[in-house]
Amino acid sequence: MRRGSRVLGLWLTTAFRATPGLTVLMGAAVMANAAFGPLATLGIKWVVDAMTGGGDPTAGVVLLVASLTVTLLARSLTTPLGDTLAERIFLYVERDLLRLTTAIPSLAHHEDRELADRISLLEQQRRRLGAIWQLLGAVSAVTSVVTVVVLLASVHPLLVLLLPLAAVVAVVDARGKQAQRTLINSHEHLRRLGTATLDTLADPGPGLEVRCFGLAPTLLRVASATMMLRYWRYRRATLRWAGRTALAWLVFLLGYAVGVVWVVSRLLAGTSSVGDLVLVVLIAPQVAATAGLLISSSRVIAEVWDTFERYFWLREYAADHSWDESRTAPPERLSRGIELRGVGFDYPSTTTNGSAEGSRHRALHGVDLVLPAGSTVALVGDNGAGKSTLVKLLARLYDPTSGQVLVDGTPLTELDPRLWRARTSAGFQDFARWELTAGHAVGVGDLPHLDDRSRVSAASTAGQAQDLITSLPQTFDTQLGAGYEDGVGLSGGQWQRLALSRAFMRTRPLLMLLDEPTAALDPEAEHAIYEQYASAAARVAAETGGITVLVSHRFSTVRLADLIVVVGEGRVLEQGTHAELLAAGGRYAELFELQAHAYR
Ligand SMILES: Nc1ncnc2c1ncn2[C@@H]1O[C@H](COP(=O)(O)OP(=O)(O)OP(=O)(O)O)[C@@H](O)[C@H]1O
Repeated sequence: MRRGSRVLGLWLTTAFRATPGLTVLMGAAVMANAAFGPLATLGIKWVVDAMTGGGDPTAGVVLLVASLTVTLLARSLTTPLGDTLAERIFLYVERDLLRLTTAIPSLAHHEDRELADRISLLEQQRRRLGAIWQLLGAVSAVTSVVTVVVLLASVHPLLVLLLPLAAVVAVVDARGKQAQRTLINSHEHLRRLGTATLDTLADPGPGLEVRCFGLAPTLLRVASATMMLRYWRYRRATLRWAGRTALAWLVFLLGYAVGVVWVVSRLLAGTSSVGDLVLVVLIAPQVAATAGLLISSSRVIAEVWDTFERYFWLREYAADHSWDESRTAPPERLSRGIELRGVGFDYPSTTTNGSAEGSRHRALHGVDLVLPAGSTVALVGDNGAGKSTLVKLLARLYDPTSGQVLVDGTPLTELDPRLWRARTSAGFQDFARWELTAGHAVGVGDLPHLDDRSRVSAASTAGQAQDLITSLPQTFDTQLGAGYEDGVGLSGGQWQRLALSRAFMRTRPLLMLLDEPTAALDPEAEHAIYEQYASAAARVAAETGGITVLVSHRFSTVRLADLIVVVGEGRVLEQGTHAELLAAGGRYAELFELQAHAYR
């Protein structure tokens, strides 16, 4: 109940926050239309009664003209006002949704299936959030109901029974729609799967593999089977809904016919006037219209309510997951380093058997590890060992499920995530391809210095992108991306050089994370990059006690690290320097020997 009133409050205040003046004007127009519409029928009754009874028709004429004037004016306003209002609210909400999702510092909401479904539904239905006038429509339906009840009761109270019949139609209709909505919501994962499969076909990225492996017909079959499964269930629910509503309408029309026949018999018996009969006959479309209004507004309201509930949920989720309680600023420089103490982690979406009931899959188990200040630490291990997961926990893209990460003794969960990330530099294997100017594609690595040309140039040199940028037609000012008129398309390795340069934009990081950032580079470029890393790491270590964490499968690079950590199945298997680990003859020695053998 309390939640319901808060959702309603959000609905009302959203329109007011977006555009108060328009909202009030729209409310007045809708209400005037609802109240004055049925009064015109009363005016006609008064005129007919005056004419047949020899009275003065002036009052009836005045009521009729006044009602028609107000309703026509109000009606001519509601559509343009409603459209403008909806557009304004939509723009407001669109910005708010992006603000909310981008303000959540963790990645969990993208990866937990239930959360991702909710957000995806909200994004699809966000236009509904502009439908304030549907709420006003409901208020106006109630106003119409009151007016129609008063008019019918003025002829005979029994005639008011026509309205409950109309209400039955509304209820049957709303329940049918509710069943359809529940079905849509519970099948969102099928829609997402189908759309993602189709997107894969349309996307030029995977296009190469799709063609080489002849995957298109199979992917199309999978996508359409997924979509069709959802469609058949949707169709069955819709047909059932339509059939039940038609039946309810038949019952209403039967009741209405009985009512009219009854008033005719009262007229013949002299207990009702001709005006009464005219009123009952004319009010029929209004009872039907009121019922229709009730139906459509209850239906739309239920839909909009659903969407507002999701909007409300997202606002609460964003507020609960904003990590606002983490307010401590990171230290200016690291003196001890970063310690992982009993760190365990489960990804939000994963279960061992793929079902919601299955136990969660552990990516890390009780990791104890010290990354000394000023050191370069290499993480090695098999695919899926947990290296990238460790890197993500260090960047605080997630919080550990158990244990904690300590930065110079302070839990990372207490550090302000924005300030911590501002002191973190990162280069990832899955880098972004920013289709900006070349200078900005590097500069976004440190937004406050986006246009600092000397900083951007130095970062480009360190990231081995300087030659690439000078070869571009307008060097740093060249638009990237073949889709633009003067845009330049780049190769995978060239994009990666820009991504690497971004990692060098921040000059005083406490933590530099390099998660296989050179996979697309030729060996010469990779060698040069690691020399740059080594000198950047040495400078950072001297200036801030910063730590460089490097994930790599190439032992020629790994062996240079101060500390090598071998990760396997989510645990630290062994750690030490290259020489120590070789002497120990464990997993590292085995992997090193394998790679050295392959190169011999
Ligand atoms: N986003 C995710 N959602 C669910 N599970 C994930 C996700 N990312 C990784 N995992 C799982 O967590 C485990 C550790 O993965 P991680 O990416 O840390 O391995 P890695 O050592 O970096 O592997 P690689 O060398 O292949 O990059 C794997 O079993 C993987 O399936």
